[in-house]
Order: sequence, then C-alpha cells, then structure tokens
Amino acid sequence: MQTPTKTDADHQLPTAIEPRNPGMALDLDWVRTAQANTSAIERRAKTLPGRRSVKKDYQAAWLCRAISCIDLTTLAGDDTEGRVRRLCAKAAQPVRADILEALGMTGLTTGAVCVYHDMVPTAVDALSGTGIPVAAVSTGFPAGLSPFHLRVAEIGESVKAGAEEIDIVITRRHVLQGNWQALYDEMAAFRAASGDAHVKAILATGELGTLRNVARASLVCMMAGADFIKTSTGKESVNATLPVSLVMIRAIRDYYDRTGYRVGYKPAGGISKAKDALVYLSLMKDELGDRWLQPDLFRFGASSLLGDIERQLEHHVTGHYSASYRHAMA
Ligand SMILES: O=C[C@H](O)COP(=O)(O)O
Repeated sequence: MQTPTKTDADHQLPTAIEPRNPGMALDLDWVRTAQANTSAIERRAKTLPGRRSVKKDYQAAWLCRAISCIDLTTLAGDDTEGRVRRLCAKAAQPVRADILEALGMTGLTTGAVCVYHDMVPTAVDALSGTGIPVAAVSTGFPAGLSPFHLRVAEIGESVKAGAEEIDIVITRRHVLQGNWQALYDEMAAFRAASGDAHVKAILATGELGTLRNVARASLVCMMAGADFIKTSTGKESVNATLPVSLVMIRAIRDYYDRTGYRVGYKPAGGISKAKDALVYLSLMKDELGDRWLQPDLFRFGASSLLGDIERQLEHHVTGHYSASYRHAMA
C-alpha cells in the first residue's frame, strides 16, 4: 500500500463537495445483464482481511485518512441536543491534540456528521465555521415506508435546515420485485428534491436478498443521479460486509467506465475497528484507485469507529494504551 505523507493536504481537510453525477436515462438492458458471481465474490472477500499488512510506520497516516472519511454518526431514538453537540465537537477535533501533534498532523476532522432530520439545526449550529458538512438521514429512515410525498418533503426540510448531504433510503420492495423503473423514478425524485445537496443512496443491502440485486440496485441508483451509494442504515440485521462492498464498488467502476462519472462509496453499519477501516481503504485502493480514497468519494458510516482509531493512534504515539482502555479491556 502506498503511503500518504503527513504533509498531504488531501487528508488535512475534507474535499469540498459538489454534486457530480448528473445521472442518465434508465438503461434496462445494462441493469438486466448486471451479474454478481456469488462464490467468486465470497472467495475474494475472504482473502481481504489478512492479505495486506500495513507497515506499522504507515498505519498512523492511514488511520488519519480513515478519520477524514468518517461520517460521524448518531442515529438513536434518544438523541439529544447535548449528545449531538458533543459529537460535533468530536468531529471537529477527532483526536487528542497531543496525539495529533506527535503525528505532525493539523486540521484533521471527520468527513461529516450524520444525524436524523430533527437534529440538523443543532448540528449545523455546532459545526458552524468548521467546514464540516451535516448529513441528514431523510426519507423516513430507516425503513423508508412513509408516504412518498412526505419522504420528498423531508428532504426539502433537511436541506432548508442546512444539511449539505442527504442520505436517502430506497424502497427495498422495488428491488425485490425487479421494478427498476419504480426504483429509478424514486431515486430521481429524491435527487431532484435535494437540490445542490450531495445525495447518498442507502440500499439496505441486508434486505435485498441477493448480490445480483445489490449490483442492479447500485446501477439504477447511479443512473438516477446518486452521488454516493451506501450499504446500510445500520439498523438491518446484516449491514456492511466485504462481499457486498465488492459488488457495489465494481458497479461504481462499471458506471465510471461507461459514463466517466465518479460515484462515491459508503459502507455503513457495524464498522467499529481500526483494522477493519484499513481493510476497506485497501479494498478501495485495489478496486478503484487512489482517487476514491478521498472524503468526497469515500465515507465510513460509523458511530464507534473513531474511538478505536483514536486508541490505536494513542498506542502508536505513546507505545501504550491509556489506563482506562486497559481497565476496560481487562
Ligand atoms: O450510517 C451509519 C450507521 O447507522 C452507523 O452504524 P453503527 O452505529 O453500527 O456504526
């Protein structure tokens, strides 16, 4: 794995986000021919975790890169303004100042803060002046089964409240019934309602039945203008996995090869260990190349990953874990 240098401005601050994917007409022939060879995908996925050892010296730089790609998330029924403000403070200073100083790193922030619509004004206020965007999960998250006009209206409300990124959830039924036109129309309407905001399409892959459905739904959402495709809400019983990631990443590659537009990728749900973050970064680099290692094209949707990365960075810098960490792990 190539090493990002500590002076690399790319991982100092998230890249400004512009809507980039204009979408295209629904190409049903392309959708229907999209396949996923499940056993080949699963074989390849099994080789990923142990295949690359990132040299220790490089690890800290890669972990900082991972931080810059986190959508730091709280999506709980008991979220409060206080919790969201603490999360935003953490997004603006994700790692203790002494650790960052020892790493020679400045200006490191997470990629975004991700909250429910109701918490958008609080997050926008708390992040004011930091340059960190707020991502809102809209459209009746997580099931996405509220009336269609309300889902569209919720997007408009989130944008009005200051969300610069909108994470929409698709109707799984459209995928399970192979109703690609309905999925395309839904996604296109969500894209239009988002205006200039950046749109991430949550496929809820754990509920789509097959990897082939994941491949097809990925293509349709990109055709309808999604700027990112995202695995999961974090609320399904199966969330981000490596096989699903391979399928979605390869759909992104096919879409880029055919249209010239780069769509981002966001694995979300259950990613909580620094070593898993390194596997995902390595997967992105292998399958899509360095350009997809920037926060405008890659995000982790994660509520607890940052804590583990911070502990690993502390260990890297001081050679030991804090007493509270040792106590917790004892
Ligand atoms: O989109 C983000 C996910 O909801 C976060 O899931 P997590 O709490 O398992 O990290």
